[in-house]
Formats: sequence, structure tokens, C-alpha cells
Amino acid sequence: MITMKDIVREGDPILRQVTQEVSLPISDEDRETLECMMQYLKNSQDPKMQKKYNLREGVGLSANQIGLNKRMFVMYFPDEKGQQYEYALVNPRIVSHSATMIYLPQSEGCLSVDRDIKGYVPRYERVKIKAVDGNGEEIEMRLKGFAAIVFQHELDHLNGMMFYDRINADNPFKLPENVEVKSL
Ligand SMILES: CC(C)(C)[C@H](NC(=O)Nc1cc(F)cc(F)c1)C(=O)N(CC(=O)NO)CC1CCCC1
Ligand SMILES: [Zn+2]
Repeated sequence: MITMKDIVREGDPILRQVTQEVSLPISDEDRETLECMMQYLKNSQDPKMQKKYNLREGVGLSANQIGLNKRMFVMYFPDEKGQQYEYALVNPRIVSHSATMIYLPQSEGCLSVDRDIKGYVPRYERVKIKAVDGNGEEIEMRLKGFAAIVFQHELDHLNGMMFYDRINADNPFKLPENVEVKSL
């Protein structure tokens, strides 16, 4: 069972690596790892489990955050309509995206970052993505809003980027000029 001690924190070099493509078809070991990662997110959103194991409530987790140099991550959260998003994605990539950008007004956090960092993280409002899912099927999806933000936050991890790399260094609340940027 994954708990907070298994989640690497900023400063660990693996968070600054571009991670390796997962070889396909996905191995049983990688499939099991994804299931453990998804179970972490579910446990962290279950009040009893969260309290019992002192888990930070997670909506996304990338493989390098548990020390694995693999291009895969999981996402688990309710959408606006309360429907549960549950995705385990292998070798994910953005194939196209909107010009419009969005940001979380409360800024972002990270399971690998134990400090509060304020500032806007501009991300594409809509992304068309391709990936292999937990069953080894090639999928294509369109994500928007919070789902698009989570996807981009996790994809950044696979490319060695942290959310604060995207905050304007001079003025954390300055947004890009030449594109439309909306608050979520
Ligand atoms: C770091 C933490 C604060 C635990 C964050 N959770 C989170 O943002 N929850 C949340 C936010 C909302 F706006 C509405 C809501 F219902 C729940 C999270 O899991 N991550 C995942 C992570 O660190 N992956 O590596 C950070 C999020 C910041 C933006 C997307 C993912
Ligand atoms: Zn993160």
C-alpha cells in the first residue's frame, strides 16, 4: 500500500528527470503499480483511510513521484457533475490544445511539495490527449477545465517540471499577455 513515505519530495533528482516511455504491451508489474497508485488516490479521498494513514488527499499521482522512471500516471477526482474521473494513463501525450488558458485561482500544490507556493499556473483550458490506458488500449480523450489542469500537472512531472516552474518569477500573479487566460 502506498503511503506518504513512498512519495518522493522536491530535491529528489527523479522529479527533475524526463522519464522513460513504458514498453508495450504493458507488463503485469506496471499494471499492478498503476493499480497501487490509483488505490493511493482512492484511500486518500476516503476520510477513514486518510485519517488512519495520514494521507494528503490526492487527485493525481505520477510514477516518478514514487521513484519510478516510467511515463505513466493516475488521475482520480469528481467532475463538476459529481461523476468520478478515474484514469490510469501510460505514455500520455497532448496531441492538440486550445489557445485559451486557465489557472486555479488558489494556485496549485503538489504531493511532492511540502510548502505553500502562491502564484498562478497558466495551463491550456482544453487538451486533446492520446495514451495507453490501464488495459493496454490506445485511447484519445478531450479534457477541459480541472481535468485538463490535473492532466497537464501530471504530464509536467513526467518531463521533470514542477508546477512552480510555470509561475511568473517577477510577479507570481502576472498572467501571459498575448493569450486569453481565464480563472477556473
Ligand atoms: C497536492 C494536493 C493539494 C493534494 C492536490 N490536490 C488538489 O489540488 N485537490 C483538489 C483541488 C481542487 F481545486 C479541487 C478539489 F476537489 C481537489 C493534488 O493531489 N495534486 C496532485 C499532485 O500533486 N500530483 O502530482 C496537485 C493538483 C494541483 C493541480 C492539479 C493536481
Ligand atoms: Zn504534483
